[in-house]
Amino acid sequence: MRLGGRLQAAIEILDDIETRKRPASDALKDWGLAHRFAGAGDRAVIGNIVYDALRRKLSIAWRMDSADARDIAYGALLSDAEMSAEAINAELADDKFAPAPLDAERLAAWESRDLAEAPDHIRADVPEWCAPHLEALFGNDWVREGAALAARPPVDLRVNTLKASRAKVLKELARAGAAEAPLLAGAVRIPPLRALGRHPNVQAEPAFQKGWFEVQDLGSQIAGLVAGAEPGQQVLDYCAGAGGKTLALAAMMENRGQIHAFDAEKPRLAPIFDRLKRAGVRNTQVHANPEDLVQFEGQMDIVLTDAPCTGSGTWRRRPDAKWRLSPQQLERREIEQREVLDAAKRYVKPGGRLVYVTCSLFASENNLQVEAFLRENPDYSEVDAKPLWQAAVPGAGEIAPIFPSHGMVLSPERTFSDGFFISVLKKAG
Ligand SMILES: C[S@@+](CC[C@H](N)C(=O)[O-])C[C@H]1O[C@@H](n2cnc3c(N)ncnc32)[C@H](O)[C@@H]1O
Repeated sequence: MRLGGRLQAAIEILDDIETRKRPASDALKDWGLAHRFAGAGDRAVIGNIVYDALRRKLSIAWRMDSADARDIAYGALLSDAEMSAEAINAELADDKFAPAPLDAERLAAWESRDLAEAPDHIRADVPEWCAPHLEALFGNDWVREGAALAARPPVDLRVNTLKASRAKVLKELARAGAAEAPLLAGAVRIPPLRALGRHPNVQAEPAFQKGWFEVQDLGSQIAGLVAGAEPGQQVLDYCAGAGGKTLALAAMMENRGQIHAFDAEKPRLAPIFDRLKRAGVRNTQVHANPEDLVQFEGQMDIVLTDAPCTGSGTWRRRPDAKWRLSPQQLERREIEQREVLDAAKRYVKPGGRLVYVTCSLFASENNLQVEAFLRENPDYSEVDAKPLWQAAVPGAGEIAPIFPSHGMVLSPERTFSDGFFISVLKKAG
């Protein structure tokens, strides 16, 4: 396929996402199934245009003076894909599969409008109702932080120290553009895509099959480190899901002690078994039945609650979720978070730690949840977040998260990662 056909496909998929309010990954998958002639290169470029357009939907629409899917897709080519209007027109000129050309009026708007004059939530590319939430956390920096959540993300890898070193992984993935990640000695980063490039499929690499690394955002790796699991401890990963943090904890514990990985939704645990095997983890038991956990009440050195959340810190990677999120969903997540904290606390031993993590940047899911928990549970106290950060990320230098009450907040602007909130609470001994 040439650019014209790919662009037309991206426009149809954007329309599908908008009208049926469905996840981008589903819409892309369905398009791929219905167009089997399209190769991997076609699908990658179409996916790039769709994701770029979704990340910057509001700012592109404002500059184009149009919210039409076609104009947004053209805007994505003009911005993240780094193409000039002349280059786009030249590529599309004799392509019978291309959409109608970029309208002269739209192009004039694009070239004359200065985004600096747009309303704040448009510059930040976030739904207007989310603005107060981000402002509450970031103050005057909130627009910059929102815009950073609309940029292309890198691919981060966590080196599995049970099997490999960073040097080994870097050597193996040199051709994929892998480099040292910032902040963490055990992390590797493949920088964000440029133009219409394509990320290598690192999971097809022999080094991945051998369990040398996992795909995991830097922020998620830091959350695991801040949890502070040590060899020999008893740890409950209460919202283990597919096990991203379980694997990180197992490596920190050098396969010694015991991890219990639980999730209330059994299907979410499905990938964990293969991942544990590939990573060479031997100290983890997986539990789908809450009754299994009764025996662990009051026994755990650490209980990690990587709670269900809006995912507002991961909008770089799932920009469609940004536009689907509603205040009602936020309320539901807050209720679930209270339930998770309330249930998880009973497994912490006296003197043990309850670690609360979200990939959200909304105070109501983060420090306000912890504040309410501490009010209702006077046997818990907050562990000062600054020394926790310094211990987990000793080479950070001037780079630091935000320290709101009761924890730390990572963000693309502050810590070059997805957005995360991490809070560590100690139970009286
Ligand atoms: C953010 S995800 C976990 C991601 C995982 N820890 C990782 O690092 O890959 C949150 C998980 O919490 C689970 N969950 C939701 N409500 C729960 C509850 N009441 N008890 C336990 N797990 C719950 C969800 O099924 C989901 O898998």
